[in-house]
Amino acid sequence: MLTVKNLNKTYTDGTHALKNITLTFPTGMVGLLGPNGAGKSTLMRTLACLQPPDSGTVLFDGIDIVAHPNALRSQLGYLPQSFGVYPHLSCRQLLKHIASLKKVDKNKVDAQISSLLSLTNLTAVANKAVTQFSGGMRQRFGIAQALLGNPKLIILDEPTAGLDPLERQRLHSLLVKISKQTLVLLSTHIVEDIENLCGHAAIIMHGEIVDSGEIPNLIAPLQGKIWESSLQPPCGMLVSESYHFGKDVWRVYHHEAPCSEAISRDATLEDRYFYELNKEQY
Ligand SMILES: Nc1ncnc2c1ncn2[C@@H]1O[C@H](COP(=O)(O)OP(=O)(O)OP(=O)(O)O)[C@@H](O)[C@H]1O
Repeated sequence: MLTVKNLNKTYTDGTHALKNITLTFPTGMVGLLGPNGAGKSTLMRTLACLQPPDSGTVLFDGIDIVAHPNALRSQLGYLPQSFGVYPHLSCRQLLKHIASLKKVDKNKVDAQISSLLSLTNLTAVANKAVTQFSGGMRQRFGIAQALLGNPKLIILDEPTAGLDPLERQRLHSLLVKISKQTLVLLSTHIVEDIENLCGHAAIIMHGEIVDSGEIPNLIAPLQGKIWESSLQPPCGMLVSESYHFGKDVWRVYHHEAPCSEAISRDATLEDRYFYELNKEQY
């Protein structure tokens, strides 16, 4: 379990990126949702012990990771939003190097690397330099390195960015399997992925937690109040305007049908997320 209490971070230019963040995440797959600049990466970097908060506490399985970052590092797998520069090493060599930094048992490292290469579909290119990888291959390499050493806490910032649909599906299956015994914290802009994969989620906006908890509980306040129409409804709060087969799909939040042709729909996590975003302008 991960428990965050009153976490604050202000950058040197005065940006207050995390404002008194308090949350609890259970073991399993949990999602972090928020618009650009909301503070997701700042929170994830802080939880990955890559930058200290100004104040607040973070406990992972009872370990105070702000006070004792090294105690977490051996149990942590982290996929950042983007990697910096890669040394000119093959995929396998680079994984070996990272495994030694993570202090993975030398007797088990080769078997583990082979298994991760297979899981991330990189076996055929294991001897190719990572610098020559395509964007999707680099992303899969990033996932493989995050899983080295069987970490207990896995933090993934936009893990499916650049993956084709098949690889995205493979990654989802892998994460679901891993999260049976591990806490996997997933940040993505694909709200549907969080709704499909996670039991628990938090919504962050302007550095503050808007709500967090089990996903059915996050959606519950909207149930019975979401209406869909192909014409712009004359009343109600617009949740989203999207398209299906090129035709308009308007979703609004209203206590009753906003027009005669509106159809009642089950609320989704995306409705809750857009509701929070649009509420500010309503
Ligand atoms: N090193 C930094 N110095 C100053 N401000 C920063 C720094 N890093 C992030 N910020 C600011 O902190 C806020 C939160 O940024 P952060 O990258 O955590 O958001 P995010 O939710 O991950 O956004 P995105 O979805 O666009 O990646 C933003 O206003 C951003 O400009």
